[in-house]
Amino acid sequence: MSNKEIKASKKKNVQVAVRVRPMNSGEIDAKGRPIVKVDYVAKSIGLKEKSGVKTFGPFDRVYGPETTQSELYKELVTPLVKEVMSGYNCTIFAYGQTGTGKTFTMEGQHDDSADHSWDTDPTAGIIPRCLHHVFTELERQELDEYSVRISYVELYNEELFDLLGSGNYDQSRLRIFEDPIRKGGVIINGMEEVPVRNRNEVYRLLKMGAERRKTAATLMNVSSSRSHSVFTVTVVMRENTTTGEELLKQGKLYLVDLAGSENIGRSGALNARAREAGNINQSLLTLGRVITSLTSNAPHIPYRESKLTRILQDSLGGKSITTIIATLSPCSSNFEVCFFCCCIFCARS
Ligand SMILES: Nc1ncnc2c1ncn2[C@@H]1O[C@H](COP(=O)(O)OP(=O)(O)OP(=O)(O)O)[C@@H](O)[C@H]1O
Repeated sequence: MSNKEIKASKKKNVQVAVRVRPMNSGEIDAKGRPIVKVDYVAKSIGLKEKSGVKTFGPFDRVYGPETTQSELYKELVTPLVKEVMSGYNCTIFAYGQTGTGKTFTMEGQHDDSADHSWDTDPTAGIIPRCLHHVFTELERQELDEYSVRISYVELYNEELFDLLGSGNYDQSRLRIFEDPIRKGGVIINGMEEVPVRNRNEVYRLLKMGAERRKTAATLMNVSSSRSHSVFTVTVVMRENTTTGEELLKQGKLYLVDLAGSENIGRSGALNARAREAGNINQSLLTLGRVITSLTSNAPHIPYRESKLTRILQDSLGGKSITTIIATLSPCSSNFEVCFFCCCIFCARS
């Protein structure tokens, strides 16, 4: 493969989608009309300004306020689950300002008192839908043997916590080590990787992790918008080929809900808040640099510059596929749109 071809194939491995959420009542009162417009034909986003409409894109996909959770899943995530079932690693990031719909997109909402179960709930997000999909595929393929494991961690202030750990939140602090066997790999010491046998077990763990994240945020007086969460599904499949050989495949799906991007460039913060904003800056900017380096086929990828990219190192390089869902409110500020277009996604042009 020539350098040009390698570069082209790497570029395809990173795709960017933009999702604009519906306006909420506060925004309608305050602003009157949305300032962000979705152009489905050009796959671009228009930002209304006094001087006219500024256009950003094209992106790989654009989704407007009317897009349902199920439509987004079918179009964007279904192909990735197929890759995972073929033994590849894939990562989905939700990136955007606080309140733009990152958690809604990744986790969704679920009301236990409602008539719906997790898998039929129209508001369920990517994580429960993925797991439902993985189990459906495993059952359909009638494999000789398979296993599914999940882990769920949170990164706050460059400290890693286990959302599926058994002790209290503070005791579930995790440490990252270099893998002595796999060059460039990392080991997260003590992280629970829970084997799950069916959908119901998954939903219980997902709920437990989400509750733990909320409780920890309250205890530490920290909003979830200031931490990153990484939910990982590992699928191992064994099948016997027609020639009698044993085929073992392992695919991993990393689902990442990033800290609110408004922290980038935040100035004037003091003490603890300044450290927190600095760490979020560092991790989001390093993530941008890692993606830029991967898409431009740079000889050095700066994974080691933040814990977020260190723990995602396995999932970002090589043949893996990375999808970034940038979430926007219909009234997002100009700065935000400029930032995400210029700093992270222009890496692909
Ligand atoms: N596509 C959507 N359709 C309907 N409601 C949405 C959508 N996206 C977001 N919302 C609603 O908007 C609000 C904010 O969403 P959410 O909490 O997911 O934002 P966030 O980006 O994760 O914020 P934070 O960074 O503070 O965690 C929630 O009430 C959510 O239900």
